[in-house]
Amino acid sequence: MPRFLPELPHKHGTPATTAVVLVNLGTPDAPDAPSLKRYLRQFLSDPRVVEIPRPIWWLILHGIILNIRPKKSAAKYASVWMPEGSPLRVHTERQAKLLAGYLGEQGHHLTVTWAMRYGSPSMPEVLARLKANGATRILIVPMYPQYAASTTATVVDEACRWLLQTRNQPEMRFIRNFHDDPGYVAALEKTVRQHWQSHGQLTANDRLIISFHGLPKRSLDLGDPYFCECQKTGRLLAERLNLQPEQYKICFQSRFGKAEWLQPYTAPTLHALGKEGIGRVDIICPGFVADCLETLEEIAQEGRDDFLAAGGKEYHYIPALNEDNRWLHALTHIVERHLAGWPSKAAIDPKAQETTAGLAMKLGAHA
Ligand SMILES: C=CC1=C(C)c2cc3[nH]c(cc4nc(cc5[nH]c(cc1n2)c(C)c5CCC(=O)O)C(CCC(=O)O)=C4C)c(C)c3C=C
Ligand SMILES: [Fe+2]
Ligand SMILES: [Fe+2]
Repeated sequence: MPRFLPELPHKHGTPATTAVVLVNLGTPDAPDAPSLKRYLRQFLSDPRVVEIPRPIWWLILHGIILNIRPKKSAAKYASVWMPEGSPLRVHTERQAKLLAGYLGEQGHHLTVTWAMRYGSPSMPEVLARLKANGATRILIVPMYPQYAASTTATVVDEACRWLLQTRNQPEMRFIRNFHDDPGYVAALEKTVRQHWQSHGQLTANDRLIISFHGLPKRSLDLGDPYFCECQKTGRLLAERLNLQPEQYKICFQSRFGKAEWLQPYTAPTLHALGKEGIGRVDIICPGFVADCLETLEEIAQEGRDDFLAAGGKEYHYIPALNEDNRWLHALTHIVERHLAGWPSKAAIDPKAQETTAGLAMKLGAHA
């Protein structure tokens, strides 16, 4: 097998161009068991996601999980599937289109596209297409506000694996996090305030739950900053909303397996609040910038059932930022900061290109 991916011969005078790629986790192609099996196999085989010794994990994954979970998860996906496809995919695609528009309005000449870390369109596929179309500078935007090795770092890993196979590498940058970006937190604040305008303010007997995807607790002990970044996002949001410490709670959802994960867990917290006589819960998931299975099914549906079954009266899931214009403005500014120094605003001067190519010819280089 050749060591490097095939390339077109190098040509002088090819204009340098910039691309931005939004990358989210990935999602199955369809809400059925075979698609779920393919997706979960790829996702859960990543050693960044599950840090159990490989032979033991291989047996658990192939012997148990991939035989049981696909069918169960497919039914859950079916309950949130949109006419255009998986919510995560639909929102990510729309976000890329809107971001392209906002960056264009700011005078940038660049390509904005999207990829998925697991499933399709894959990162190698998208990066190869951008390169074939002439991209020489690529900014990768992992769509995770809070850095985690199991999400952000796997995006960087995948891009680096592609670079390792690439002869003529584009220049590449990565956004690490934006958990405390004022624009992002202001967009979250706006969605909560708008929700309160429609559904009424919280009373002393109501709570705002700020729920993030969980991680094994061990990741915190091993140096992953995710927990602290979630706490900071939650605190900044609560401060902007003028909430007192007893009016809100930061929790962690989506626990997987038997090990201890970051606490407090969302589902038992909802149950306990219902039992304690808390009347209403509003719940927001700031770590998900696009609605997906984990928000629409686990939080909006299962969470409601948990809280109401325990005695709660009113439960509201506040949707993810999705295509919110304040959020897309914030994302535009985050991206612009990371484009600094790349001449994406400079008009490409065809004369200058010609001159460079002509000069190269005169000097005897190949065209
Ligand atoms: C097995 C361990 C898992 C870790 C660690 C993990 C971290 C993690 N995940 C997200 C964001 C998302 N996860 C989603 C789905 C999902 N997550 C896991 C497991 C781990 N996640 C599984 C098995 C699944 C699949 C669904 C299921 O079968 O239950 C999604 C939704 C994808 C979709 O298609 O809608 C997102 C988004 C973060 C941010 C994170 C660590 C911080
Ligand atoms: Fe997950
Ligand atoms: Fe901390």
